[in-house]
Amino acid sequence: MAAHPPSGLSSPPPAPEPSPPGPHHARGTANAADFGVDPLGFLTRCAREYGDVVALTPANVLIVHPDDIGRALVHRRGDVVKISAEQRPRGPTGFPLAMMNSEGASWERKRSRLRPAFRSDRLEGLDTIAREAVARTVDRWSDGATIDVHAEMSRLAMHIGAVHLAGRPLGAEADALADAVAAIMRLTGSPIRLPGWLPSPTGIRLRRALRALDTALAALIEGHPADDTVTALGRLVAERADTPFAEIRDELATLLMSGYETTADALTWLVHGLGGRPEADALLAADARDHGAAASGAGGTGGANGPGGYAAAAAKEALRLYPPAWVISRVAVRPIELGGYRLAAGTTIGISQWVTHRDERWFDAPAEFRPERWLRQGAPGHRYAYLPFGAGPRGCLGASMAVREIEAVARALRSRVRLEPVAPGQVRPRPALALQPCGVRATVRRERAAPR
Ligand code: HEM
Repeated sequence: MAAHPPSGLSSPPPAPEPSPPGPHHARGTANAADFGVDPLGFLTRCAREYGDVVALTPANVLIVHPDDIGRALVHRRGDVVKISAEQRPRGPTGFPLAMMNSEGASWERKRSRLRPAFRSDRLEGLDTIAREAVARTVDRWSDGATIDVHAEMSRLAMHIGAVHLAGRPLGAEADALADAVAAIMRLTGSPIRLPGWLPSPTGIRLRRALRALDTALAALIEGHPADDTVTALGRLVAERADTPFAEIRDELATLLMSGYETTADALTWLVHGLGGRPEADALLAADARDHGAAASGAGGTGGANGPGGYAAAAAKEALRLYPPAWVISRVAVRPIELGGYRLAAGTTIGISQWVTHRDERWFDAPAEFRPERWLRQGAPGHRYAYLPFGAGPRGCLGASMAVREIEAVARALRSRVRLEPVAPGQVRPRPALALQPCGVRATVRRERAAPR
């Protein structure tokens, strides 16, 4: 058979690949402006109006259907990367040497170095750290006081994360870390992103905060005992002789940051969700009592609602309705077919947990906070319709830690206080690097005879 058709009889040139539909005919500037004003609303409208594959620009596509999400993150993962070659020198928000911002063999090496510090046998200790931290926090609150829930949950998550990851609470380093995270959130939450070199107040604040963080982390690393092989920091310090200091610093910074803001956001959203559903809140209180009784040997079922009990269901639901990681992306390194479209190499593929978690094809009454959906059905209608921690090999390293921490804090808090919502109608999500809750306030009502 001839390798080529005889001249004169050549077949017509292949039809151009159809491109996915999208708003403003995928005109980048118009869509960037709409995205900047209201990212969550914009992505939701795109999915509703244009379907499961939406072109936001010719090189940026949003995928919505869990089949395609599974393909991009798991089944065809070799066709995509998380960090493109252009992004790699700096990392999306700095810390280019961290595992989170690495690819290929370097990523694999860094991930296996950290894996033992996140093993499930380390999670028991997390319960105790969380219970003690909650007890100290609640002791500071007086009955009837109004608290800023996000500020309180941030302090808690910072403390618990640091003790679990570095073996001790942070001192002055805590302020440096909180300032750096706040500066990154301000920068990434701003509808207008000026180039990094332009001297904007936000950029200046970020650079100053990162310099202070650098100094604080250096002190933390230098002062860490060499005999710790258990915590994440211990494992990093143990490799100091063969690892550049900057790599240890970048790794520690991203771990502390990921363990802190996302978990604080999830806890705050959980308090907000329960505030709007008193009957769910009462079930959590019962679960907390039951768990407390089982732990102290005074009876209790140890979770009448299945593994993890009601606290687990409530945590899952908070992560569904208000996913701290509300959007993630991949870059195609070769053409990839998604939703019937062949996307060219170089295309950025966006996946929005906010959009897919609120899709009524996979969740009944998706806009409602209903922890019981996880008790009845146990799982969503599609494996990749629920991905608060991503999916596949680049899924969240700290997922088990985060889930355990959220459940432990929820139970410990609820066994001692009821948090009555204050002006819940004013609460707004702020989509920055994480989905921050704004305006969540609560009045503290102490439970009588609360167990310590
Ligand atoms: C509620 C809390 C958390 C949420 C919602 C969350 C979410 C995520 C998501 C969605 C990813 C995948 C990103 C992608 O595929 O592009 C991720 C990755 C990651 N997370 Fe988390 N995370 C949380 C807590 C934590 C904690 C506690 C730690 C560690 C202390 C952590 C460490 C990491 C790391 C190191 C990666 C990068 C993994 C890799 O690139 O291989 N996260 N997280």
